[in-house]
Amino acid sequence: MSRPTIPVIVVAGFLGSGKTTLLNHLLRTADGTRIGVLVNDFGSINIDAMLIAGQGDDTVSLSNGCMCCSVDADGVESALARLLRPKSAIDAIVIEASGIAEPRALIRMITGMDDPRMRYGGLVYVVDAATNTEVRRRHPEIDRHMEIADLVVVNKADLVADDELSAVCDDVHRVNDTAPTVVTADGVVEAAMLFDPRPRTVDNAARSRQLTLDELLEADTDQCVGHGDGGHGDGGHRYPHLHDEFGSVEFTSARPLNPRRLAEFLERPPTGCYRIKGVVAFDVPGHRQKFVVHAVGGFVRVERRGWGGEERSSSVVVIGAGMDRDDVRRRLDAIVVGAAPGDDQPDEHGILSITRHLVTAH
Ligand SMILES: Nc1nc2c(ncn2[C@@H]2O[C@H](COP(=O)(O)OP(=O)(O)OP(=O)(O)O)[C@@H](O)[C@H]2O)c(=O)[nH]1
Repeated sequence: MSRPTIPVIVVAGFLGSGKTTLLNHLLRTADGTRIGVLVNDFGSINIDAMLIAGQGDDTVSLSNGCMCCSVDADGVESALARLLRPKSAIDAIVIEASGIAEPRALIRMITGMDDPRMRYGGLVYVVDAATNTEVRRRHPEIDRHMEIADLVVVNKADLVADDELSAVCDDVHRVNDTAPTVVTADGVVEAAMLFDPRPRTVDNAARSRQLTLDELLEADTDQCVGHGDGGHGDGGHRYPHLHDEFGSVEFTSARPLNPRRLAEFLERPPTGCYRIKGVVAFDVPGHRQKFVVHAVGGFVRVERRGWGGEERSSSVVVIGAGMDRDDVRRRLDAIVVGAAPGDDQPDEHGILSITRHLVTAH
């Protein structure tokens, strides 16, 4: 008997909604299913891939048999082809779209590949329950992403009260009344929900505003899969793109960072900044591990991990709209130990301003 076709699932959602967290949960609980992951991140420093696989680029085999590669828009097709090779023995492929990608373009590319070994397995849309109302107000165009989802994951339920959570779910249903909605914290979604998505039928497409695949393929002229500044295709957009207004500032340092100044940066991010993520190193006795830092709309979260064989260095990506990039860069440069006169000594108390945001790593 021939091998079953491999579902290719797209995980999308606004910046910081919890896509990587959900993917990590899937990989941790894969339980014999071999999952291939493509991370289509924003910007050239691929923090998401670093967080998933522990290193920066190319394909990485994980110990549980899963594979992870980081790709830009142009690399998706060849990376998919690589994962589809029989020797990869992959059961399912999940593509994490960058937080500002147009999932339609990605879906169109997948369905356009016309490879008998794979099939489009649906769009999982991750919503940040704590920021959804504000994000939709500021970026109404994201409803167009949510409306074509096959499954909506309302994540970060732990951050909101019950009535707020119901209001978010109601909003989701108004935008997409056919996709099942799963309410979660920390992206805890059953793998079975992703690998066996509800089939699209003429019936359920007709019942709602959810588009059929044919409509998707024909009706849309968008060309781009967001990656980096101005990474557009040949234009012709009929809708505003999230990444038309978003930009990122990337920063790396071989020298350790000052924890107190980093905490100030995370807690009081530059104007226009929406999302900060990074892997950072401090030169503070007892705290020389790898620190993974996140800030999303004012929430700071820090995890501590081992470096493994990696070189100790810091990479930070700051994403936002209308940011003064030079100012952001100046502020980032000022975080490096030695940037200010007299601060070459490790700041042992300053580390508390970082560790107070620590969450237990899974
Ligand atoms: N409190 C809380 N925090 C969460 C939850 N899920 C994710 N986070 C945190 O939210 C931050 C962003 O999560 P990610 O999984 O990196 O989000 P993402 O969608 O991959 O982010 P981008 O790739 O930047 O778009 C991290 O600090 C996560 O630890 C949740 O359910 N509750």
